[in-house]
Amino acid sequence: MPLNAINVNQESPQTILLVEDEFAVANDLQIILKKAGYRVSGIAFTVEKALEIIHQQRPDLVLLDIHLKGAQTGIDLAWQLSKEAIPFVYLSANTNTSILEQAKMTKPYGFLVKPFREKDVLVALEIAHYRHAHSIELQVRQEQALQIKLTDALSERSNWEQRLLTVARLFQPYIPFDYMVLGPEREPTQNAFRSYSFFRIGLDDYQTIGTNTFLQMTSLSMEKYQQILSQVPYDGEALYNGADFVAICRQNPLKALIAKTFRLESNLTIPLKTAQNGTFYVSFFSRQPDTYQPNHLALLLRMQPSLTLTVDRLLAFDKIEQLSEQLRQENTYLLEEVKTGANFEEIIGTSPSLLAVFNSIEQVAPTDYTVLIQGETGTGKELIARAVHNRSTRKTKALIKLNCAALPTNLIESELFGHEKGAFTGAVDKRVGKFELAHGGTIFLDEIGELPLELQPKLLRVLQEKEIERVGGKGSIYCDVRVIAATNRDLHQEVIAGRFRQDLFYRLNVFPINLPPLRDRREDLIPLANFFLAKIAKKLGKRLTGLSKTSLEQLQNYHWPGNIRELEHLLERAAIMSTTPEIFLRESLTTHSISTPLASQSTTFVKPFDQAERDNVLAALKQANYRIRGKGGAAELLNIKPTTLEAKMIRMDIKRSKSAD
Ligand SMILES: Nc1ncnc2c1ncn2[C@@H]1O[C@H](COP(=O)(O)OP(=O)(O)OP(=O)(O)O)[C@@H](O)[C@H]1O
Repeated sequence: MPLNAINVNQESPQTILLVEDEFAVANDLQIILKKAGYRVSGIAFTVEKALEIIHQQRPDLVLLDIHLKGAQTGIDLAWQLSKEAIPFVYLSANTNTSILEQAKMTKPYGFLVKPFREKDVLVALEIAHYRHAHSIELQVRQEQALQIKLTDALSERSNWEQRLLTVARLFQPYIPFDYMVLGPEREPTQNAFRSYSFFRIGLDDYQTIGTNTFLQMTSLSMEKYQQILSQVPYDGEALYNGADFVAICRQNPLKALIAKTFRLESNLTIPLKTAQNGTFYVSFFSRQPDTYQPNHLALLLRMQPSLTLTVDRLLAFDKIEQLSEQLRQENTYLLEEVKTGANFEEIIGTSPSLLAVFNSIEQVAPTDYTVLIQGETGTGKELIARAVHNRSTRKTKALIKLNCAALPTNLIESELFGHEKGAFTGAVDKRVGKFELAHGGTIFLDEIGELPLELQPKLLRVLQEKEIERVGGKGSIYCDVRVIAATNRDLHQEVIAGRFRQDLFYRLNVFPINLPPLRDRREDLIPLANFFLAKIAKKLGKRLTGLSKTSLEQLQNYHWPGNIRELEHLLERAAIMSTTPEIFLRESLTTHSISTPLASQSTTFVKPFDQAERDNVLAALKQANYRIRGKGGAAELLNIKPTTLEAKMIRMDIKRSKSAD
């Protein structure tokens, strides 16, 4: 019954139903009541008749005898009346203690013992009315308090899980539960929000059961769980006790699973239609088979509008948090990019071959042409890419970098194009790909030669159509991105070997820039060495005046397989070791390069390229005592980035037999 249908201020109940099978008594009562101004809605001799009258016209109060004609007693009817919140007063001659005990359990508003006086009846009715009105007033106040507290739960500066726990706690005094589920009907693919369950483990203690914990407790895989969720039928507002609960569990595999896992025997559920047209369930479970009564459901229905509002606002807060987290991530990424960004002036060198490269940069930068930078490892390809971006009209937008060699194949696609939430196992949140991040700016695809063949058509499509599709996404997203790619492989050779698509090669090779190796521009060596020494001196806080004459000669005579990166690392090592401002190279410039022994191998013994590369990686790992990073690590010996080496190791299925990093 809706609360506002009860007039709590009325002076006396207007209509009274008499349930009495002794006609004389019923008649006497009718006369007394009418004289006192009440209206008698009917006289029923049986429970069935009483229910019939109640359904036609709801009385304000029922006077009922315990012993009645028919199979059911007044106590049976009393249980029905309390479910429907109709107050009642017993009227009986029976003083048997067991019957009295049973009657007391139904919480009557009064008890009249036959024979009764007129005055007793009228006083009993007055008291019953007062108590009933008072209890309604109390209920109204309690519900108002609950609504206020639900609204307060919104302003909690806590996460989604904590807020839902607060909501669960608030309900416990009103609707007892051992397990409560709050969450969207489908998760995690179709809704951005996770559902949480709260398992009562103490008076006010709850264990939060998130999706992962639930999967662990039920030993289910995510796939199986998703499958179960897809079989869950729509559940309207309902209560299930005892046999009803057993029956609903047969239809609803999720309820059955929850019931089995937490030994639950009754359930009360209400769906809320959220503003985003989703369904959000509030579901209570109890270990008792008869916990939920119509008054609980009635309370929930009365609370439905404010609950829906609460959930809508919680969802909105969560969405805002997610969006700002995404922005934070993108911002951090961009800031890092900016911090590490170098400008044109930091490219050291005046050799004719490098000046030719500068010319190319000047020419191509203002256009939107795709640039392909080719050169050995460590020759400064990334620096050139930045210079092109910094001199283009896109310079105020981001330069986003992706190293195609540093990621396992299955992640590159989502790194490049992003993914929708739930697109694959582990895609817990939506992710914006690098192409989207680079919108309006430039994307730098380093080590493009390592891009797996199966992804090459997708990249080709972006270059041709300027559209990307997120993994698991439904539509295309327009991306205005300039592409700069770099490789230390001979891409043309890769095409011939069938490892790189010809059509993609032509798309990328619109404006090639070839960076000469350091050994072919020896005039840049000394300026580069001085530049690095100044940088290192600043970093180490040491005074360094330069390299000794013999050291300079050593540099000039070396063939620099690792190019400028190798030079930089060598000088860093020497500066750290040096005890004087003038630096003397102590290490032999052939020893730390593993290329030398390979180069000195018999030229008649030629290994396939892949095998040679694998052997080289293994040799470097061994020489570095299986250390990848840092000074003297395998990455440095190979003159490649540690992340690149790690990706190569995964691809070649090389495991580190010792962990020294
Ligand atoms: N001309 C240059 N002037 C100053 N520093 C340079 C120059 N060329 C390269 N460097 C420095 O040498 C290091 C290696 O350069 P970079 O990472 O650009 O090489 P890369 O060709 O992209 O290497 P990889 O093929 O391994 O990706 C960087 O620290 C870079 O700043």
